[in-house]
Amino acid sequence: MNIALIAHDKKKNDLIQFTLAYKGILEKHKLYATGTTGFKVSEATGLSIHRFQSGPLGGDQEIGACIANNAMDMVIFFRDPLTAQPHEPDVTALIRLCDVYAVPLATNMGTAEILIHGLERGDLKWRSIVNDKEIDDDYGKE
Ligand SMILES: O=C(CO)COP(=O)(O)O
Repeated sequence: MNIALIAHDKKKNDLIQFTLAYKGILEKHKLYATGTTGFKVSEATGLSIHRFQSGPLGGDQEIGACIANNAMDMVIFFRDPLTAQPHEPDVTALIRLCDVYAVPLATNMGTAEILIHGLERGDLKWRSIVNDKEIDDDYGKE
């Protein structure tokens, strides 16, 4: 499965804790992230992560493009609901696309726990029927 990991700055430590706790599950999948999130998570966990642009520089939109191409199977996006983001329209657009394409989306740790256990249990196998797309490893690289 292709899984996107994203966290706003005040939630990055939460995502690091989460990915450390579930490293054993996450390492069986292809991981993608916005720039700074991907850097910090891979540094802390050793997980291999394809990094897109930083969120404010278009990373959310790049992940949105993957969703629109039916190439992302799950999005874990720890949003900060208490801080205004300069790229709020991008955040809204990404969440909207998850709804358009019925892509499982967790915007907080509580939901992410449920999704990750579901992933391990095989609850998302239906995605492999609708997602026949591979994301080129060079996608988004300069
Ligand atoms: O802003 C973000 C998501 O909206 C996250 O971007 P970074 O991972 O580059 O900090």
